[in-house]
Order: sequence, then C-alpha cells, then structure tokens
Amino acid sequence: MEGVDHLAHERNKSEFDVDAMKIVWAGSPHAFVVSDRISKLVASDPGFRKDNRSTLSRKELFKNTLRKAAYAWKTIIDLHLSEEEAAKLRFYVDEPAFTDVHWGMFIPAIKGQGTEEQQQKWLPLAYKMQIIGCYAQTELGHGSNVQGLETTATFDPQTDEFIIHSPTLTSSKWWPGGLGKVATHAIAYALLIVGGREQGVHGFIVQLRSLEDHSPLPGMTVGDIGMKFGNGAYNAMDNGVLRFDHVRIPRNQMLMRCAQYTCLCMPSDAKLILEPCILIRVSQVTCEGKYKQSDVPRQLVYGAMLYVRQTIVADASCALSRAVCIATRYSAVRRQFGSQNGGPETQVIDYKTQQSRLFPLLASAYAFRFVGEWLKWLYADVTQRLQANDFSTLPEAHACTAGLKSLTTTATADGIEECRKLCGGHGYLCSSGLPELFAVYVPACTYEGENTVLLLQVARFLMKTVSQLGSSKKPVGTIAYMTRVEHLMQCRCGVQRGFAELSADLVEAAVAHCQLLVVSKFIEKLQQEIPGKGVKQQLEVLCNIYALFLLHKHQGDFLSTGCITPKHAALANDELRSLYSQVRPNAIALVDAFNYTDHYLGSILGCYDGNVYPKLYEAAWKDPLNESVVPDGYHQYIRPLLKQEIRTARL
Ligand SMILES: CC/C=C\C/C=C\C/C=C\CCCC(=O)SCCNC(=O)CCNC(=O)[C@H](O)C(C)(C)COP(=O)(O)OP(=O)(O)OC[C@H]1O[C@@H](n2cnc3c(N)ncnc32)[C@H](O)[C@@H]1OP(=O)(O)O
Ligand SMILES: Cc1cc2nc3c(=O)[nH]c(=O)nc-3n(C[C@H](O)[C@H](O)[C@H](O)COP(=O)(O)OP(=O)(O)OC[C@H]3O[C@@H](n4cnc5c(N)ncnc54)[C@H](O)[C@@H]3O)c2cc1C
Repeated sequence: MEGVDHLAHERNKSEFDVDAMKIVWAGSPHAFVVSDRISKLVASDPGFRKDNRSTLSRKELFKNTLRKAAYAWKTIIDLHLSEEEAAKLRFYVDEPAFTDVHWGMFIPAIKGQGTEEQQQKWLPLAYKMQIIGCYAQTELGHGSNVQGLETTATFDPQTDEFIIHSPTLTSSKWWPGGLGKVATHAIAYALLIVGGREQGVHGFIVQLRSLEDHSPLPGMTVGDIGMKFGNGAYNAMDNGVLRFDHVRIPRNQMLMRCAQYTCLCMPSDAKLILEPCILIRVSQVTCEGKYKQSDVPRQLVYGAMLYVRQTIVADASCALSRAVCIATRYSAVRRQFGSQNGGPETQVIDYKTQQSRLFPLLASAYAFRFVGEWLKWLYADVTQRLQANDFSTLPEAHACTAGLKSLTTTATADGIEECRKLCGGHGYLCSSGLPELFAVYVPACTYEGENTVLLLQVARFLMKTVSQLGSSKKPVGTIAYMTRVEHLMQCRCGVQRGFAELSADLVEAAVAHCQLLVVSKFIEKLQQEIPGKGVKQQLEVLCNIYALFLLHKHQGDFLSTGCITPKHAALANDELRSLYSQVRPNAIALVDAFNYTDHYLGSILGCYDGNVYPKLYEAAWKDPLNESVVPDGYHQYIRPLLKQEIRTARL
C-alpha cells in the first residue's frame, strides 16, 4: 500500500545514527544541506522527470535533453543558485549531456591551461553559457596516445595565426562529447608546428559554429558519431566527429599557460622565429633570441585530464552507491524459499551468498567515497604547488589520479553488473534502473584514459621508484612503504628485463598499489573525529570488510609471497563472515545514508518504501506496447501464420 514503509522493520534494526552517517557521506553538514535541498528540488519538479526516457527515440531523447539543460539553466538563474548548488542540480538531474563536458572539461581546461588574459576573455562567456564548449582531443586514429595526435596547428608568422588542419582521415576528431550538434567552441588538441619544427601537442580554442545561426563555420565538417552502447541515456550525448580544413585562429587562442610562443626581437630582415617560452618559469625569450630551456614538464598540457580523473573517482562512489542502494533494498524486500510451516519465505539478504556478493560492494562504495575525498585534496595541493613552480608532487598526483580512476571505475562497472544479477530477473527490467545505470557508467573504464593504459602509467611510476631505491631520493607520500622493499634492488637487473615483457604483471602490481591506497585512506578516515552514535563502528566494519575481501580475493598472491600463512587466510575468511553478520542489521540504514531520492535512483526495486510489486505491475502497463491489446503487426504477420493451410504432409 502507498504510504506504508515496507522496510520499516529493517530500518528499526539500525544500530547507528543514520542522520549522522548522511553527513559523513555528504562530506560535511553544509554539503548535506545543499545536497538534500537540491535533490528534493529536482525530484519535485516535473520538468526534470526521467521515467519516460526508455520509450523515447534517439532524436526525442536528444531534444528532451536539450530542453532539460535549458530548463536547468533557467532554474539556476531564477533561483540564484551558487556554483556549488548549480553543480549539485546538474548532478541530480542525472542526464548525460553537453553540459557535463562544458562544465567538467572545457572550463577546467581554460582555468588550468589558459593565461590570465585568456581566462579573463573566455571564462565569463563560458560561465554565462554564451558559448558552449567541448574538449576535442581524441581522434579517429588516436585516443590513448596523445603524442600521436595528427591534427596540426601550424603557425603563420605573416598573419600571426595558427592554421588548424586535419591532414588525414584518422586525424578527424572523434568522440568529444557535445561536439556533434551543440558546442559552439572546442578546445582542440593539435600538434604545434612553428617554423617547420614540431613542438608537441597543445590546446587551442577554436570556434566551431556561428553564434548567430549555429551553422558550422567555414572549414568545419562536424556531426554526431552515431548510436552508442545499449539504448541508454548516453545517447543523449552528441559525441561528435570534426574535420578541420585549414581553419585559421589568432595566435592568442593557443592555451599558453604552459607554453607561450612569442615573437623574437630580431633584425627586421630576419624571419620571425618562435620558440616555446614557458611562462611559469618566466623564461621570456630575450631580444637576442636566447631561450633558456625550461624544465617544466610538458605534461602540464595534460592538466585537464588530471582534474577530470579525480572527479571520476568521486563519481564512481556515487554510481556504485546507487546500484548498491537498489540491490540492498530489493534484497531485503525479496523473499525466496525457506518458508517454515507456511510462514514467510526467507529474505534473500539473509543468504550468506547474497551477503558475500553485496556487502563488499557496499563497503567499496564507502571506501571510494573517502579515497575520492583525499584525491580531491591531493589535486588541490598539487595545483597550489604548481602555482609556486613546485613540480615535486606532480608525478605522484598523476599516478594517483590515473591509478584510482582505473581501479574505481573497473570495480564500479563490475559492481553495477553484480547488483543487477543480485536482483534476479527484475534487475534486467529498465524500471529497475540498473541496465541504464550500467550503460551510462561503463564508458568510464575507457574515457579519460583507458584503464589499462593508465595502470601502465602507475606501473612506470612504481618501477621508477624501485630504480631510485638505495639512492639519496627516498620514496615519500603514497610510495613511502616501498622503502621496505629494498630486496627488490637486488632483482633490479631482472626488472630491467623489459617493462613491456613484464607489463601484465606490473599492471597487477599497480592495482595492488592502488588497493593499498584505498585501504590506507579508509583507515585514515577512521582516525578522524566522526560524530554520531555507532557511526565510526559501522565504518570500521565496512573498512574491515573492504580490506579482508581483498585479502580473500587475492589470497593466492598473499600466500605465494609469504605475506600470510594458510592459518591467517582461514582466520580472515572466518572474520569476513562475522563482519557480514554485523553489517546485516544495518544494511538498509547504511544505504539510506546515501540520501538518494526515488527520483534520482530511478528504480522501482530500490524505492525507499520497498513497495516493489505493485509498482512493478503498474509500470508494466505504461509501456507503449500495452497501448493496444492486439499488437500492431498481428493482422499483417501473425494472423496469416496462424491461419496458414499446412500444405506439406511433413509438417
Ligand atoms: C565524470 C567526469 C566529469 C566531467 C567530464 C565530462 C563528461 C564525462 C564524459 C566523458 C569525459 C571523458 C573525456 C575524455 O575522454 S578526454 C580524452 C581523454 N584522453 C586520455 O586520457 C588520453 C590518455 N593518454 C594520456 O594521458 C597520455 O597519452 C599517456 C598515456 C599518459 C602517455 O603520455 P605521453 O606524453 O606519451 O607520456 P609518457 O611518455 O608515457 O610519460 C612521460 C612522462 O610524463 C608523465 N605524465 C604522463 N601524463 C601525465 C599527466 N597527466 N600529468 C603529469 N605527468 C604525466 C609520465 O609519468 C612520464 O613521467 P616520467 O617521469 O616517467 O618520464
Ligand atoms: C563515452 C565516451 C566519451 C568520450 N568523451 C571524450 C571527450 O569528450 N573528449 C575526448 O577527447 N575524448 C573522449 N572520449 C575518447 C576517450 O578518451 C578515448 O576513447 C580513450 O582515451 C581511449 O582511447 P582509445 O579509444 O584510443 O583506446 P585504445 O588505446 O585504442 O585502446 C584499445 C586497447 O589497446 C590497449 N592499449 C593501448 N595502448 C596500449 C599500450 N601502450 N600498452 C598496452 N595496451 C595498450 C588498451 O588497453 C585497450 O585495451 C570518449 C570516449 C567515450 C567512450
């Protein structure tokens, strides 16, 4: 019945202060208040409904997304929402759209790689959405290998312009979100060519479409790359294709914070030659044409990717927690087998197999939340250091963002699929919310750095650390523990056998390094002051589940390396079962702490009141296929089949 909480009996079992845990999950009392208010605002506004998405064609879906983006922007303006509140509104609207890339990549790239002048010119336009931006780096032929990008930006000293060109089919920009139909501007990454010399890949602000009639500007061939995985909401995103035909842009549209090309003061008869002049080191090119080679890492050009990767880790905890919330609530509602003397059947959440599959994912959602908080701090710290020309932590920041992005997105994608399976057949219904959540989420394992490619970066960082063991450069920060692997030094010559040869094993080592990072940050979180009755105790249980689940999963490695004995392994498994029993009475309260509205969850199986079956039944009849009792096509195809005369004796 409506209005009845079918999960009340579960909520009454809770042994901790759920409201206090909601604040821990949100990050602070302020963050909770903002999230709670904005999520309810979105949920209560029919303009943001999303329950009809699965019945729309791609063009209808896309147009509806444009409508929602415009409606969201109007809501932000009308309600005078802050940047924080606006970001929360876009989050709870929960619609993959061009705005994700505009706010999540285009603006951060200008902030991170634009000079002060460039920021002053372009950011006000972008913040007011008077231009809509996309991040055009990937090409048809290259995505992972950024240095292999083929788009060229050739400097023309005669006109003080860059000529942007797509020299080959494979140099076509391919995948950038928002590019296909909406973006008016792009940050296009291209190989800079100055005076015939290649100067590496840099970012350039390029206008794509007219601000008057939205038509592509001369020299631009641009469109959408077509339908993507499943029929999910990601098809509302216009990932595009773009070819440049000798498009000219002013020199001041090259993002120059990491590099600047200035005119040399040369005798008038000399050809103007431009050399990179890295502003950060204020290594101005002198009038005599002297240029001090700077040691600023060229990878500062990759700054936007560092930023997005750390946001993706936070996103992983959100996506995984959504799936776990659905599967946990449904596991408490669903009963199957186990009836005693005609009594109720057993809740599937009480089966040890269900607990052993579900509770590690619940623990992972919390673990990723906390490591995401730490990674946000690390990113802010490295950004501050860069301002002061301190590049010392940049390699570690790159390794951490790359590794944790890879680890958390893989675990989350796998976890969403596991949650679908934990819900049995009904998990395969769109009304469960899980198929769409999976379809929208899984590209996170690929975009912003393919996960294996990123783990190889972590492996490279670890091997570089090993190679420095014994030197005066002691490992610090997240690799400080490696001082305890001095024995690796002896086998260093083995390690030289070839990174490529060992890469599959090194990727596993990289995963282990990142798992250690997640566990250690969870432990550090528990060392903080955590208010609320029973809250810290619950988090300790979840931390132990996360760590012991990993120990169980990788038992072979721990045993074969002598890190644990078989006795330890047995004790760990026993403890894990005990921990599952401790979580069981608190499971519903632990997912309530995510504070998701039914609108945001978009799942009948995960609805707050647990009133699943009537809602499933009601939803079925809303499917367009049930608009007529006799389906279209019956008279044309089925009736002739049923009425056909059997002409051959054989049948
Ligand atoms: C939810 C997200 C929210 C908002 C986003 C909006 C919408 C969501 C939807 C989609 C977003 C996705 C958008 C995209 O996909 S954008 C395109 C992303 N593309 C990539 O990530 C490309 C991946 N490839 C790379 O990053 C690089 O090519 C590379 C693999 C790292 C190799 O680079 P390369 O130049 O060849 O360098 P190496 O020779 O491997 O290394 C040299 C040296 O540099 C160091 N390094 C590499 N990268 C970085 C970095 N980013 N920062 C700092 N340092 C870096 C590397 O460690 C090495 O150092 P050594 O000391 O070992 O020399
Ligand atoms: C939904 C979605 C949205 C996107 N949005 C954007 C966007 O807005 N802007 C943008 O610029 N791009 C975007 N991209 C593109 C995305 O960034 C790239 O697809 C991604 O970086 C992976 O690159 P790739 O496609 O070249 O993969 P590849 O590198 O071709 O990967 C193919 C396989 O090769 C393997 N591999 C590659 N190199 C190595 C190596 N050195 N050693 C071992 N194995 C290797 C990989 O592990 C993988 O298994 C998006 C992609 C998707 C799916």
